[in-house]
Amino acid sequence: MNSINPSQTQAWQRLGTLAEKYNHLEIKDLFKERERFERYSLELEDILVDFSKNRVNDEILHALRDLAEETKLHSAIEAMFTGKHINGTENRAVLHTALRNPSKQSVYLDGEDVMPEVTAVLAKMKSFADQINEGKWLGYTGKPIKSLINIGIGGSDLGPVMVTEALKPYQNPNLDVFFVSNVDGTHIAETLKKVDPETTLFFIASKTFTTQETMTNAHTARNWFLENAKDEKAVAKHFVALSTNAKAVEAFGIDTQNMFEFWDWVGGRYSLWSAIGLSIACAIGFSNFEKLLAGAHSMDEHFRHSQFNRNIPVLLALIGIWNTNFLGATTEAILPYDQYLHRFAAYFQQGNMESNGKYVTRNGEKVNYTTGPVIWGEPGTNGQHAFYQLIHQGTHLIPCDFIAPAISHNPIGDHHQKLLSNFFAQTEALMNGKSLEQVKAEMNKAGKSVEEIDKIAPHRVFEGNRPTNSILVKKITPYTLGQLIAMYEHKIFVQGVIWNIYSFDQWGVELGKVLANGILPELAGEEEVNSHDSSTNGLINAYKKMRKA
Ligand SMILES: O=P(O)(O)OC[C@H]1O[C@H](O)[C@H](O)[C@@H](O)[C@@H]1O
Repeated sequence: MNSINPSQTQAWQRLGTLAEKYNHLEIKDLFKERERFERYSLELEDILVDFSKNRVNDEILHALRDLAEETKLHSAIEAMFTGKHINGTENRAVLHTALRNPSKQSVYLDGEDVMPEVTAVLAKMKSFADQINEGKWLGYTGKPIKSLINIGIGGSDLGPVMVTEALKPYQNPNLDVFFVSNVDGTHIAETLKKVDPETTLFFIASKTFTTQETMTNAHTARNWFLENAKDEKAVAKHFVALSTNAKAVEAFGIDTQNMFEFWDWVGGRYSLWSAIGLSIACAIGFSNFEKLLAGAHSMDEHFRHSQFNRNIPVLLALIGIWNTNFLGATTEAILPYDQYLHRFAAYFQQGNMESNGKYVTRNGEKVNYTTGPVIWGEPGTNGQHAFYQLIHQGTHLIPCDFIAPAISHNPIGDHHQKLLSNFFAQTEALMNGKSLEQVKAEMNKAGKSVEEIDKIAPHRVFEGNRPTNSILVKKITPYTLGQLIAMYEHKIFVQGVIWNIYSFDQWGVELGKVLANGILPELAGEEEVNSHDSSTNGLINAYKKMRKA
């Protein structure tokens, strides 16, 4: 991919000028144009994305699209879909889109079609998931599997957790699904208390099969299992591996027959579509897993072929760049009004922050502009009673994505209408705010004294003009969830292209890992440690004293 400094483009300069010119732009005033909602919202099948409540007008959007052109977004999109090595620091292609390519049309990587391998692993996953679901895969005492435990971390955990939680209504009721990620022994200990070795299947999910946390948990699981089964041969019925590293899988003692492969061109945080998704496929059944892939594919097609002014991921990315680089936002909240999506923001915390949390350009220089925002969020309405105060009246500008399904999986009484009334009210309130005059008039009407009005009214003022996107989905199904995930994946990709950074490596997580490996042997024994700064030495030595008690 080319290295183009976005801040050197004409569009960037123009956007800077527009930011000054429209310094006082009020979102609510933009709605004087009656067609704004129609013009500033897009639909793809059962998903409606309304980006009208942003501080943007046609001139700004135009300049943002020019920025995409000047930074060669078109050719970057094609480079990704056609297997070019766009992950420059690891010299790898980025082809998660090939994993969800139902037409099986060839996708070439260095002259070789990857689709036959993709199709073969999917067929193996289907056969396995079917056996689990039909109760035909039997444990070492001949009983069907009842509990699935995925052991993985980062991209080998967050995707499967998020999706199985989001699609709980589709889950096979005969199966319990657990996820163990933390190296803290509590995570595996508490999980193993809930399961029976005779009916438990472990997925050891790790792209590299070397990750400390996952390997430690996997060995603990294996020991626990063997204490009960007392027969090494039984391991084959209870442990499968999801990995790119066949040698390490074999060395761990998992038969490669029980290995579900994927490839280095699948980034960890983009891997739920690959063999890493086997726990999902088992939990919700393979046909639902296929629908998830099909949904993602529909977003891929939309993204690859739609013009930028009708392209949902491109527009979300461009508006994000406007908020970040021209309005000074440093964070974005993802707020799903759906309890099943309670891990959605956590999932895109990795997706976004590990991808675009970079300060070095594709040229190896330090950027002179802001890159990836801090991503966070919780389901509505819980968030409203916790942190929305700061979104409404704090000093930070926090652009928010509000996501809600029109149809609930649990239509009990008026719960869903109440939930959705909050979903609609919040973006309206964030836009309109409440002026001092309004507050005073209200208080006056309520019979408050002039003194009280003067004292309290300023605290009840909302500036408003807080930007939001609303994403309304007919229903959260495997298909629409696939679309939503792919939508955010492509948004992240577009922003990485424009920011001129490599979105598919993650060197930033290495340093801490290396240092932890250095410290681990120092924690053995009673000897005082002196090899670090005085704070680190002091902490380690205090720990050694404390643990004696
Ligand atoms: O799948 P694994 O190789 O075990 O890697 C698990 C995770 O660990 C790493 O530290 C990376 O930061 C993540 O991108 C990755 O998803």
